[in-house]
Amino acid sequence: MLILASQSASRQAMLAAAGVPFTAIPARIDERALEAGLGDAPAPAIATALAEAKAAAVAALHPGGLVLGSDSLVVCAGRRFDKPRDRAEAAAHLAWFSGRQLELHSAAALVRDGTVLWSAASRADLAVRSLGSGFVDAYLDHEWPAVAGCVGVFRIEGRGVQLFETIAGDHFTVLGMPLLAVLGALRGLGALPA
Ligand SMILES: Nc1nc2c(ncn2[C@@H]2O[C@H](COP(=O)(O)OP(=O)(O)OP(=O)(O)O)[C@@H](O)[C@H]2O)c(=O)[nH]1
Repeated sequence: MLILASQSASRQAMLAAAGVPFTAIPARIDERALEAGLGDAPAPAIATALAEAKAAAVAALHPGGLVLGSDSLVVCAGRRFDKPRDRAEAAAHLAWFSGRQLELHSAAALVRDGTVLWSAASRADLAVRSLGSGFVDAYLDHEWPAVAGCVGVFRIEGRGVQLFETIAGDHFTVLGMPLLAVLGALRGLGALPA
């Protein structure tokens, strides 16, 4: 059975809805330390490295297991963003995003016994409308702390959709994992019926 190295409800829901049997085992890694070590690497490379590290960390504890790791990050006007640590930071993220373009990079990797069998990254582009300060407060009154676990401070399937003028890219990438590519890789490895 596939192991999903993730505590992300969104990633677990995607796999469950797709009918992929899996067990979720969170990866215990220091994402921020890993990210810091990657410096100014391009966002897709950072997301891919984090996805591989999460999968490898869980694969090391489950010899022979096929482990899927995933990571998402946001780039906006030259700054990289991870999940907000508190409501004030969430408000600061939204203030920076207002009126700007968000790049949402989601990556995934499959690892078995220390070998990265496959990895890929995808990108979605989201145009954030100019957000009134009254809107941000009311939005966070509803969405905090639910969005504490969401890079970009939004759940697109919820009120997060109110942040955007346009969205270009794969829906699953926005939710946090390039699911279509993951399914193709699982079929290629014989882990899903072709
Ligand atoms: N529900 C929802 N979650 C989102 C959305 N956009 C991003 N996310 C989540 O934001 C989180 C990005 O943070 P990561 O550090 O990649 O992952 P995580 O939540 O720490 O979970 P791990 O996989 O255990 O690392 C993921 O859980 C994504 O699923 C969205 O529109 N809706």
